[in-house]
Amino acid sequence: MSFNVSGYAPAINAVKLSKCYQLYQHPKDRLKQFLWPHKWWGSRQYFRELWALHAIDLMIMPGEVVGIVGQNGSGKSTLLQLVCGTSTPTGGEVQVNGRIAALLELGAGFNPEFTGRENVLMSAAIMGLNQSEIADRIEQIIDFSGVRDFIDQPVKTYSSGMYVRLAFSVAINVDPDILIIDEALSVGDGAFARKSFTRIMQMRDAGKTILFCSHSLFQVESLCARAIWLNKGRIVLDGESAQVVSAYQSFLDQCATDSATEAAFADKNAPAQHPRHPTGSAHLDKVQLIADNTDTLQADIASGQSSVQINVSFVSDPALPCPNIAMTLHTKEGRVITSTATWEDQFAIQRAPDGSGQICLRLEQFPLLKGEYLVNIYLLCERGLHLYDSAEAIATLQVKQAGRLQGYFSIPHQWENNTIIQHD
Ligand SMILES: Nc1ncnc2c1ncn2[C@@H]1O[C@H](COP(=O)(O)OP(=O)(O)OP(=O)(O)O)[C@@H](O)[C@H]1O
Repeated sequence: MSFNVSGYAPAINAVKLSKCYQLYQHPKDRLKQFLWPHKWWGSRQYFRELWALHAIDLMIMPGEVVGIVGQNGSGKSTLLQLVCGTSTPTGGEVQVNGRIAALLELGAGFNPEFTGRENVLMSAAIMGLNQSEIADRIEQIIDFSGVRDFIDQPVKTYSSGMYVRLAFSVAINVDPDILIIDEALSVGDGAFARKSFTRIMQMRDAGKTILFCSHSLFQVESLCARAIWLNKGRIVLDGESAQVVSAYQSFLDQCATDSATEAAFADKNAPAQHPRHPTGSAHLDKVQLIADNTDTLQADIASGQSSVQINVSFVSDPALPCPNIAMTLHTKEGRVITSTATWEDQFAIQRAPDGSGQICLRLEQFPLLKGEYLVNIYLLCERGLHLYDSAEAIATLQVKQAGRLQGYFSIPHQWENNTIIQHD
């Protein structure tokens, strides 16, 4: 086991970690490769090589919360699978120090023929719990999952939601030292998603090591102090999450401008593809836009003059803390121009005893320059981390301007004359 200069053993230490997948065009090519594995005279290689990871060096210390970002196919899941030991490296090695629990493809480790209870026992044992630890925790795992009534049925009879709940419940109730999360935070339905998210936050606060892979840059930046940007199986940047997310965002903007891959757009929650995602125990009820006293979701705006008012109504479980609201303005290509959020402004939303609330966001002398902008509204938890609901591209602002200024917005400014004029 290696130690870094601080004297602590790393929680995860990958050295020159590589993974190559062999891609076969036809199933029979796999058999041919098996029968004639070596390049005999006249024989050939029946597969194509795909290097998903190229010699990655990565050291993660205990207690670090690290986000992994990158486009589809950049190697994120492959890296997580190698760390978890569900896949073997083609080159290099990875050492893991501590009990690991993984939320990879949820429920992927379950045997469909086994009952929920049998799968829990098996998964907990695989995650390293001994028999008495499993006996101590099984009730807690079943309770947390909320599928007690079906726990003795084979999981092949479960709905996908029930499957996910049970898998999630095992992973976050086995008291791991290292938690690996692959794009799983929005999983499950309302109350369960929130409960899971809260548990993950508790683990973070308790100093567990977390490796978190997500396309939600907002969540990566909110949860993780450090982030790693992977591209084509290589680490492009490893550092403070705000800095990494910002560099990756610029890269995605460039991809969008170059009308590059759909993947880039998926990363940026392109409005047309992502209408509404009610995922929590609170949801948006209504979004209304009033521009210069006209109630419209397709507004004509005069740059620097119009006043825009966005009214948002929501409904929430009154037993939960009051949610937060955020708004982003972005271009059709997905470039976020600006955003605002109640928690950033320390604005305390007031809601009725039944959990419903209405707030109004006012934008006076609308500062954006000419162009078409889309409005996204988000409803998030009290910490501004867990997303309950979103209304994406809910309104369009067509901004016109009088002069010829270029760019996205008018920066607050003043001109001054500093020439000293000598009067004879
Ligand atoms: N089991 C596999 N067999 C063959 N190729 C694979 C396999 N798993 C992944 N790949 C390929 O390896 C590359 C990296 O995939 P990986 O799933 O690690 O990327 P990712 O960054 O997690 O993508 P996403 O964001 O879409 O989940 C991709 O080109 C993918 O097609």
